[in-house]
Amino acid sequence: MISAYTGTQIREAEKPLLDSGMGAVLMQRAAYGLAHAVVSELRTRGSRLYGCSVVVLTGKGNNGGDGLFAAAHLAGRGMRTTAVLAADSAHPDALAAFERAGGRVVHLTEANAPDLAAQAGRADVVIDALLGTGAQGGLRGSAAALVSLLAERPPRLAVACDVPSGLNSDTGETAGPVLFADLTVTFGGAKAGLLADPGADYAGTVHVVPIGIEDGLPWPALRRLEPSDLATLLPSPSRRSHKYSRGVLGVVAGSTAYPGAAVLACRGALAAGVGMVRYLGPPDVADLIRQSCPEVVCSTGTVADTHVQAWLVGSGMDGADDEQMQHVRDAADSGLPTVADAGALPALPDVLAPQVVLTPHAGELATLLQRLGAGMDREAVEAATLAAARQAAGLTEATVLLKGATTLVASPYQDFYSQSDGTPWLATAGSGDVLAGVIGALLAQVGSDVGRFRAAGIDPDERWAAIAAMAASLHARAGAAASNGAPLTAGRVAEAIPGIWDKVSALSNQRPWERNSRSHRLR
Ligand SMILES: NC(=O)C1=CN([C@@H]2O[C@H](COP(=O)(O)OP(=O)(O)OC[C@H]3O[C@@H](n4cnc5c(N)ncnc54)[C@H](OP(=O)(O)O)[C@@H]3O)[C@@H](O)[C@H]2O)[C@@H](O)CC1
Ligand SMILES: [K+]
Repeated sequence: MISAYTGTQIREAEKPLLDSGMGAVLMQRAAYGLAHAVVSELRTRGSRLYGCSVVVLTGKGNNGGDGLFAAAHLAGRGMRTTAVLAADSAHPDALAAFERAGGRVVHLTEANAPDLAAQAGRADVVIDALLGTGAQGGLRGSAAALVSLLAERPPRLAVACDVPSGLNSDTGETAGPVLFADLTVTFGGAKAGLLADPGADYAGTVHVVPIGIEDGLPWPALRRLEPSDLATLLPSPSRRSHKYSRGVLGVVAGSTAYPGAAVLACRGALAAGVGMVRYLGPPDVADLIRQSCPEVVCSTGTVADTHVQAWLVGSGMDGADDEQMQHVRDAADSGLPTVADAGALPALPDVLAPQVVLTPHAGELATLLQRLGAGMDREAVEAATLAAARQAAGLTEATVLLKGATTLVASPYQDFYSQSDGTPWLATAGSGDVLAGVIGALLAQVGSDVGRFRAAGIDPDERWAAIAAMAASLHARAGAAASNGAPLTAGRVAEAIPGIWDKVSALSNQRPWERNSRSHRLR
């Protein structure tokens, strides 16, 4: 499991070491890690090191200090280094080390910003060390002007020191211009803001450099499940399992206008190992399900007399269908774990429970938040995904899965997951219906298995968020595998799920050192 922290948490963990005079040592570790990551990236790209041009954009604080010391290391390897000082002062020891190593220093002004931006755009590497965890707001003045210009003609390799400058390391929110990084080298622990949109858009590949503060880190602000976690958490049937003991999922979904949503939800659920799917819904949708998924048992009863372990409600539903909407409310009220997708969201009471997993995209989350009195439109949700998902979970007391390039899962208690295992090709009609099916299938199979989560270090009360994150990861990995860089249809995502399940489950038979769980590269 990858843990991520707010910049504030990282600074608190650093404090005892800084108080004991270890600040310079921490900075050397950070700077060495940054320089090493730049060298590795250049080698991976087949670029030469000697004579390579490096521009380090330098702020007045310790982030600039990291950048200057790193550039001094790179100058020592024969690279042509230039520091652009964006403030009146720079970290004195780092600047001295940089100059001793032969680095060139230029001072940024309003007047020379266009020239320096052009120069940086032609460099082999730009290191963005303007602002780190000590930033208050975004880039200002000539630094903002330079980065805006540079964004128009980006360098071959942009490397962010700790965080892309102008990005809030706690929240992933941006203020003013931010340079898109190909690689972010971050110190002491991943920052939460790098693993949530829009921050993740700017961060590129995230590389974590340990600097010796790790033992002092608190409970993470955010976590990300890795394949080895899926291997531990996914169920597998025992020899004497039967379809009922493996979990039965009730599905209330689809409408005459969108019958395919119900089919895809059922296909997602069946692909994700549920023992049985029972469908409750309009006869024409049931007919289509019988043709497409003969494994599904279609009936016409009520929620109360349908014996299941979990419910899936809402995909492709018609809000005007009173009977279906009653099923939605009954399922959410049943006390059983329930995934509530799309059409179910407007029909639910404001306050729910943690075992209810809501699966909005940004627009649906904005509508939900507005209904609950929190004034966020779609744009505001997209600009602050962490805060929006957290607020929705707090207000509804449900588990909230916010779909997007990075999918976030907020528990109403504390835990928070960020999964980014997919491909942009997953943004296709029906993809969300398959995801709802996968979530429902996992709720039905492992929702009551508290021991499974306790053994994995997950508080059983927080398991609903973990289940939603497992589903998001499975679904995204299946999408990436099925797409392989090419267009994708939702049905193929469902088809790819068993293959991904098999692949990650195989990891549980491997020895710890054979798994890919502790990579320091997050993406
Ligand atoms: N502590 C350590 O030993 C270690 C720290 N590490 C590194 O240090 C980084 C944190 O360093 P930091 O605390 O110096 O903050 P950082 O972000 O570099 O500078 C901000 C300074 O700039 C200013 N400023 C603020 N906002 C601004 C704005 N919008 N626009 C313009 N200026 C602005 C503000 O000064 P002020 O204006 O308030 O005088 C503030 O002092 C961290 O990300 C990591 O890279 C690692 O090396 C490990 C060891
Ligand atoms: K930075």
